[in-house]
Parts: sequence; structure tokens; C-alpha cells
Amino acid sequence: MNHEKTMTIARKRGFLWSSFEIYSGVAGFVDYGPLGATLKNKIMSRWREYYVVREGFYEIESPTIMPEEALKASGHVDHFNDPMTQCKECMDVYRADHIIEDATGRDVEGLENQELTEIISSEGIRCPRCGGHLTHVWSYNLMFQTLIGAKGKKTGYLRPETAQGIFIPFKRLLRFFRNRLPFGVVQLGKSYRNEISPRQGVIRLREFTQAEAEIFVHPEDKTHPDFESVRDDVLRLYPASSQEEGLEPFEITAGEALERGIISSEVLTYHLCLARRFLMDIGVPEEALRFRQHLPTEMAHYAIDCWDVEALTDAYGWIEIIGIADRTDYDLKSHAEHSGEDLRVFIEYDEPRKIRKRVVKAEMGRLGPRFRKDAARIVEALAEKDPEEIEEALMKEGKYLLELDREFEILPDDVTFQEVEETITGEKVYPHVIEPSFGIDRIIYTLLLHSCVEEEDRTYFRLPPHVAPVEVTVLPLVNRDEMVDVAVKIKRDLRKNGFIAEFDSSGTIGRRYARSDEIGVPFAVTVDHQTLEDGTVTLRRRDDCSQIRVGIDDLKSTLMDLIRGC
Ligand SMILES: Nc1ncnc2c1ncn2[C@@H]1O[C@H](COP(=O)(O)OP(=O)(O)OP(=O)(O)O)[C@@H](O)[C@H]1O
Repeated sequence: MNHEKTMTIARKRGFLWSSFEIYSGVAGFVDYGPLGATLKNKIMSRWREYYVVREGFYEIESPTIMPEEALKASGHVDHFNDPMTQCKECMDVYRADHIIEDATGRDVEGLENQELTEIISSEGIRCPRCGGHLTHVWSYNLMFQTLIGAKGKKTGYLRPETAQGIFIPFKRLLRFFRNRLPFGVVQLGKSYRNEISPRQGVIRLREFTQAEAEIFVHPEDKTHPDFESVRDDVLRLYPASSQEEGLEPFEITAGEALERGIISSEVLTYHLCLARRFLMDIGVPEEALRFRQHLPTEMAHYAIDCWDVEALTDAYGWIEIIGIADRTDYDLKSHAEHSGEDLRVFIEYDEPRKIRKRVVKAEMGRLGPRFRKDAARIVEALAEKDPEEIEEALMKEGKYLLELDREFEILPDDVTFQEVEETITGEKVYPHVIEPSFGIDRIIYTLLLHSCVEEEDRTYFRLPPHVAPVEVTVLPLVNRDEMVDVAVKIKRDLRKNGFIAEFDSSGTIGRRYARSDEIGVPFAVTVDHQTLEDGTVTLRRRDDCSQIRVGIDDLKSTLMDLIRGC
């Protein structure tokens, strides 16, 4: 369906509104109206059902404001930038890569600012609004900065992604999962990015909702215990090589994509399949989806493999709605380095292993008299050090400086080096992280766009019953008191039993059906003359307008099967 028509209905019927409208609005913010908020909650509940209930991951909730140190460690303070340019005449700002892509059709993601500046100049690209000249390109950090505390001495940022809130308490999470890999943790919530020119409505917001899973796996074991259940799923893939050669996406089973090495690991392939299943479950048609692999120029240097789930839109072409990446050990390693905490996991071997290693032995007879009360801790610290480092310093410099709370000078005769055999039971490793990162707002946009159906005499959202914001409308055939009373009672009874039911008695029955259809209500119950005689009602399906008669007493169980059975 077409963007304009879908958005008109979405606005009119209370799904999505521009925020702060009475104050002229602010780009990049959106209000979910009553139906939009219910739809969003249902989609998020469904997501939880997939990832928390079925996959067995656990959900956590961390603050949306984060201290600078944490985002410095994650790389966001220094690198979470977009290339920006400004019109010298009207002062409007633009994302340089987007403006070039729009003007030339070239994909320039990953190019340096200098290269972008040169393209703008050589292609004669001007301000799309007023035709003015554009400035050189510079890096603009996307995070919203704030000050923490009454004296405002500590710099903080609104989180640009929910993921970091999972990496930071990793040690506690590891203990919660009894020090065993693999395990998965999810977080759903708001993220904030001060996007340069959010002109694309709900798909480029400054405040948006993410649902992210961080799955911690052994770096040498990227299998998935349930891979067989998705092996035959068919994925539409657009690998980097096909993009580079100008080829089209193609369909392939998950099993074959893995065997041919198109997707780097079993666990990553499994998560591509799971994302596809989830999207189809909530009503996004398969034809509107493809999996596009990141090109080497756009992939983060630390990642092994990244795939964007993209959805087709008439207004914006293919848009990324989910990113699924193998982020290796990058995040945990950098948080470990910046915080000084050991964020590795001890992996026990199946069988203990014997190893030979070189150790340093301190000569207490020499160190004792010289360092007295400090001698014991010096001996302990030396045993922890890398013997090669000490040996090299002693050979080259004639001394080794041991840094504790102060410096201690160790001389060649203070230590000896020995080869010993040791039995070790395991080793410490940084887990690798598989990250499916869902943008809930873009998914809702895609769902509304693709479920909006225009037929001869009606336009409606064909939302699956389990995600439709209103599940059933109860209507009296005509506005006679007896029928209205029964209809109101049925609606109340359905609400008490957990159904989202509405009552509608305004206009003709045709208008009521049309209104109910338009917002995607999958079922309508009509109280008519026969109801008053035999206690049955008509149950009408939105999609094909077919009707069946059901006893009022059976209505709940029938609806339960129809809605929850999906
Ligand atoms: N400004 C935004 N508005 C709405 N959703 C967003 C926005 N930025 C990211 N998302 C959503 O969060 C998901 C994961 O975030 P990620 O950091 O991978 O996005 P991204 O690659 O930076 O997106 P883009 O390249 O479109 O800016 C995206 O797939 C998208 O659905």
C-alpha cells in the first residue's frame, strides 16, 4: 500500500501522530495514539514471547541516561558520528552521505569526510531546499548530551542503543547464569539519537524503541542446538558479493546458506530465521523482506558478519528494520579495558590438561632483608607477572621495575626462572556476542504499510488477530434498546475475560463495519433480531466478510480459538 494513504488512516484513527503538534511539532518525535500504543505493546509482547519465553533469554532494564565513561568505552563518544553538511545560504543541515545518495544514486557509506566533500563539489551538489552552496563535511556526534546531578559536574548521554546496558553488568549476568555459556539477555526500551535531518517520519526518529538481544557464546562454538528446526526455512539473501557484482537477491534455505558459507555461523543463521519467523508471525508479508549483508565498507571493523533485515517501502525504497550481527568480543573487551574489570568467562575443559610453563621464583633470602615488610607482597606480585617480560628487562636494562603502589627495583640475582609442569582445568575467554537488534518503530511502520488493504468499497488494516489493537467490535444491528443492552453486556463480558472489545452504535451497520475494518478489528459481533429470540449472534470476519452464528455462551471460547490460536 501507499505511504500517504496508510499514514492518513494511521493519523486519523489514532495510531501515529506527530508529537507536540499544538506547538508546531518537532521533527523526529512521534506519539503513539490509543491504537498505536496498543499495537506496539502487543508487538513487544509477541517479541518477548519469541525471545524470552521460547528462546529462554532473560530481560533486564537499565537506565536510559548513561555516564560518559561507559559510552567512551563503547566507542560512542568518539565514533558515533554521521557526516554533516550545511547550506551556506539557508543554513539547513543535511546528512552528507544521504544528500549525495539522493543526488547521484551512489552508495557512499563508509567514505571519509574529505572524500564526501570532494564528491559534493565535483558533482555540483547543492542544497535541495534553496539551491545554495554546501559547506565542507564534518563529523557530528549523534548522542544527546546532558549533565548529571544538581551541580551538573558529570557528563551523561541519553543511550543511543539498549545494548550497552547489557554489556556493563556482564559480570553480574554471568553469575546469574551460573558462569556458563551460552546465554542470552534482552532489553526493550527507548534509545535516542539526535539525527541530523529526520525527514523520514517514523523511520528516522530522535527517540525510538529498540528490542535487542545479546547472545553470549563461546568464541569457538557458534552452533545452535535448535538449528534443525530452521534448516529448511527459506531466506531471501542479498550477500555482499551479489551487491558488489550488481546481482539480485536470491532465495536459499538456511541449511544451504550455512553450508555454502554465505552466512558465517549456525547461530547467526538461526537468528536470521528467527527474525523472519517473528516478522511473518506479526503480519509482515515475506515478499516485502530481504536480508542484506553489510558490505566490507559499512561493516564495523570488529564484526565478523552483519545482516540487515530490510523491508520494501514505496516512499523510501528498502529500509533497514533489524540489524543482526556477530560483534565478536569487541564490547566486552573494551569495557574490560576501560573499567579494569575482568569480563572473561572461565571455560572448564572436558579433561584437565597438562602444560609446561616458565615461572619466576623470587629469592626470599635477598628480597626479605632489602624490602622487609613489603617483601611478601613483592614475591606474590612477581609470581603473577609474565616471566618473559621480567627476563627481558633484566637482560636489557639490568633491572626490572615492579609497579605496585610504588616502584620496587628487582635485580638479576633476586629471581630465578624455572620450567614447571602444571595441570590446568580450563581457560578464561571473552565470549563472542550475537546481536539481533530490532527497531520496533520501523517494524510497526512496515506492518501498517503492508497490511493496509484497499478494496473496492473499503480500506483496512489486515492485521493478524493476535496483534490487532482492538480484537472484537460488538454492534447492535439497529439502535433498539433491547439490542443495545445485550451488545453492551457482551462487550463488558468480553472485556472482563481479557478481550479488547469495543462497542459501536453510531451510524448505519455498514458504516460500523467499515469503521471496525479500517482499524483492523478482525472480528465483529452483531446482535440482531434472532439474538433476542435464541441467544445467538453473528460473528463476522474482517478479511472475507464471512459470517457464522454463535451462541452468546460459546462466544468467548470461539474468539479465544480464533485470536489466541494464531
Ligand atoms: N533514528 C532511528 N529511528 C527509528 N529507528 C531506528 C533509528 N536508528 C536505528 N533504528 C532502529 O534500530 C535498529 C538497530 O539500530 P542500528 O544501530 O543497527 O541502526 P543503524 O544501522 O544506525 O540505522 P540507520 O543506518 O538507518 O541509521 C535499526 O535496524 C532500526 O530499526
